[in-house]
Amino acid sequence: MWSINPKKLNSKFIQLKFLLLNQIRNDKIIWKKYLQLIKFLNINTNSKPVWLFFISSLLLIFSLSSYQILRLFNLLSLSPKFNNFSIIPSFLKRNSPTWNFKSKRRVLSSSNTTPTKNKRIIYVPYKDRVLTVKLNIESNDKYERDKLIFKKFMKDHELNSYSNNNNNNTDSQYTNTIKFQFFEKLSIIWNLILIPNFFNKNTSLLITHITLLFARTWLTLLVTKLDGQLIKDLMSFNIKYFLRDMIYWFLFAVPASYTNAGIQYLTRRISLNFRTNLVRYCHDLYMDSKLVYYKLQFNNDNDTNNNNNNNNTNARNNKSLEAYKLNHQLINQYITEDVKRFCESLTNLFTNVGKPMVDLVFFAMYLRDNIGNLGITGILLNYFVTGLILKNYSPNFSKLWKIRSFLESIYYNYNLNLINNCEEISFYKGIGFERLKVQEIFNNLIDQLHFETNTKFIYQILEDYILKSIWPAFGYFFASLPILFNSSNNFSKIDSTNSLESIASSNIKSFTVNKRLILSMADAGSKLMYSIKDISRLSGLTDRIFTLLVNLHQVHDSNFNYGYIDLNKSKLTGGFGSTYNLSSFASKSRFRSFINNNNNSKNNSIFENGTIQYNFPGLRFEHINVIPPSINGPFNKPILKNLNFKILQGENLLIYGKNGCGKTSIIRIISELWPLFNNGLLSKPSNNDIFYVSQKQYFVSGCLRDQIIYPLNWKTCIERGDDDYKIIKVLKDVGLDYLIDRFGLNYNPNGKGSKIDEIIINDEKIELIDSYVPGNIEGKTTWNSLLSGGERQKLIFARILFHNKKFVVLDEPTSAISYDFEDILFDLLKNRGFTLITISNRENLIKYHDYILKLNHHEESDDDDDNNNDKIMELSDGSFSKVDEEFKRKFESLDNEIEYLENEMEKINIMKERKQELINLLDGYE
Ligand SMILES: Nc1ncnc2c1ncn2[C@@H]1O[C@H](COP(=O)(O)OP(=O)(O)OP(=O)(O)O)[C@@H](O)[C@H]1O
Repeated sequence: MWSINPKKLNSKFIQLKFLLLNQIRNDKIIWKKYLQLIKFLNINTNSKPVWLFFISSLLLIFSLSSYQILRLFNLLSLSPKFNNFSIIPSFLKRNSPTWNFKSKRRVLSSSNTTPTKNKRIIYVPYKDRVLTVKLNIESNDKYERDKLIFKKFMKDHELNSYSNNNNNNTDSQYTNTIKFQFFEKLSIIWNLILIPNFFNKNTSLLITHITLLFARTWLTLLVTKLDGQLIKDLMSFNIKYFLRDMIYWFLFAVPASYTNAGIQYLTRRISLNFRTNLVRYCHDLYMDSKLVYYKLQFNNDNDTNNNNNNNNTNARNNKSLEAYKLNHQLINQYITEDVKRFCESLTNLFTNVGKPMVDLVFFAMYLRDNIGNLGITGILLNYFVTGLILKNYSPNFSKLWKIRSFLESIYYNYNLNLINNCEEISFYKGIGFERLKVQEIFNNLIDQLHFETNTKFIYQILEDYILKSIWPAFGYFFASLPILFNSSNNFSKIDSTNSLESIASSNIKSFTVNKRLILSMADAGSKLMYSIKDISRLSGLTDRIFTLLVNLHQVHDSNFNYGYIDLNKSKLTGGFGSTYNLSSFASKSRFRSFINNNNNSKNNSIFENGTIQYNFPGLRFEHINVIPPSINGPFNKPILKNLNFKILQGENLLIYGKNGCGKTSIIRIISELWPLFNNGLLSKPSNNDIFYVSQKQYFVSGCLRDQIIYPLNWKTCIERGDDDYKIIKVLKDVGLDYLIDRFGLNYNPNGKGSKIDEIIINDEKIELIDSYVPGNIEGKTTWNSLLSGGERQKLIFARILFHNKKFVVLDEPTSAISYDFEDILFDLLKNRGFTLITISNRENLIKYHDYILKLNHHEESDDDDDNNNDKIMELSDGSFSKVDEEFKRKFESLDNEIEYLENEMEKINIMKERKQELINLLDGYE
């Protein structure tokens, strides 16, 4: 039994009491010594600097501890056990949408991920375990809400440009509108993407950043005072005070260094967080199931026909819309470089503008006490007037920057094109041409850079003269005012208590402090002036990012019209009941239809009227016109008219026709890349049951196995029961098993044999194999150059066999494969029970198909009027028929095929003879 001995307990108490008393005595001794030191150094505990020092130290301790608390929360939220812990604010949790992962390993997220329960799970390697991290996925509602905000902005902007146009306003007024839009655009991006709600991680970082900015100014003020004090100590030969102030100096250096480093750290951190938010937002819009990345090409403004009659007023009207034009070929530049620069530029602005502003206010307030109201007013007036002069002569940095970045992106893309097509260019010996072309592009860029440098040089002279000469000169003048005006008083003060030396040293102290403050103020003012350039640059970048977002929202819109411009509708919705020149609306009505379209209904009766029926056990086209999307929308000339055919599962179809007759366009309709403009009906199987193979083979960065399983990831494959034996088998089936001996299944040409270590596709768990090798997922895919043309096509057949879908749509799948192997491959597909929809201009493929859709090359005639819709419905550009068994037999054996070809050759020879006869006859007439 456990018992307490009272004697023992008593002795413990006495021991404890003794220890406590001893401690108090020791503390008293330390405290006494401390007070003696303070007395020796003559530290006045009531003095302002001392208090300021204590407060700034407290501030430092607070920021450090808050950072530690934040770290603790982050560590807690890392663990799944604590992630649901209610004490942790939601914005601090790891599954916050704004969370920035500091994983050393690279995580790829799939573009076509279909999120489950609005969560995306990723597995982050952390030390020697893998952490499960849930990411909130923004619901589609958010993007629909945001779209309305962009639409509203565009609508307001449209009215602005209209009133500018109507009032014949000048270009400067137009520029003012654009400048005003800068803040509006920035605030939209800020509120929707960068800091979507107050309880966001970025808010706390920003608040800390601002606190540190204030702290730094405060510390500068203290150090300035201390500087003056040190000089005064030296002048009066007061070694004791000098030592005391030196200790202050070293002590201040601690929070000062922390503050400086903290500001830089937070600037980078906020910039990274902003970039994460913005990139995720763009990816959500750009890489989703609505195929924005594909359809963006149709949003290009190519309405040149409509702009022919433009007069100057219309030109200005269109100019306001130029800002929203986006060249889809340069979108990579927008999403990668521009987003990065925008975030950096924005966060740098906090430091470049925020710090000088705080400095100016603090120093001005402090100086007012020293040099009086007149002095400070003089200084500020000088800043204001010279600032105005500078602003007046400043070139349009925003415009300069925008042009430069556009030209740089063209130059970059041209070089990329050269790398991607190096073999083709080498075969053509086209390097001379390429060199001339790239030289021309580079010259344009250099011309712009020269122009920019010259423009900046003139401005730089003025800027340097004002900021580096005039402002400090004014500073000296105003700093000396109190000394000059008080000189008579100073002399009268000389008596027994105030010697000439003490007055001189105190004057020198006040002059040093004032001079330093004024110079710091001039420095802050000049930084503000220099930041005009930063603001201009940010304005240009904001324009580009806003343009990107407007275009992404426009294409993401469920009523996206593939670049169609309905001039009649534009006229009707023009507003103010005025009559407009139609041409002026051509370029703007694309935005107009974005603005006016109602999300809930398809309000355009002539646009996309076709019906798509899913889960049909085959493929059916009823009265379908194949119309390429363009500015003319449904009124564009059809490539194929009134297509009618039907096949059921198990019935193979060959789409046959000459080059350019529209075979691939039919696939574009089936895969819904192109819209159904007319009243046709498309019945198709479920999208999960079709596998499309495009004419151009596509390979991903990754190993040989990855090429076969694309677009799945290996983890998913393993989970559904696939293994490497299946891969080896399909490679054997298509006669490519020798590639395994040559490369191995894990061979990755981009990663020097290593593999991508993590992949997330379809929300599935990541795959961790080798350690991450920088560069193994970047750069050019070399599988294209590693395999021959025939091997590439065979590898695609291996892909078809692996995925084993019911329906396979093949576009010229064997154009580079020998005839004998073509037979093997098609036999294989038929025996495996695939339903084939093959596009080819090889007649011998007929034997593998049950139906043939022969397409006639549509000759354009005068009767082919755009508005002649009745006629379109009557015409048919394809003949659909069951393949004649007799005809099929011709291709069943090599002998039959030779016989058939010999007959065909005979026919050709007869036709040649007739042609020659005709030529001879005509010669005779002449
Ligand atoms: N976006 C587009 N806008 C306008 N015309 C287009 C567009 N895309 C394709 N075309 C035109 O449509 C026609 C048919 O193109 P498609 O790619 O369907 O030909 P194809 O029959 O598959 O030819 P090939 O056998 O050479 O592959 C071509 O004349 C092409 O120029």
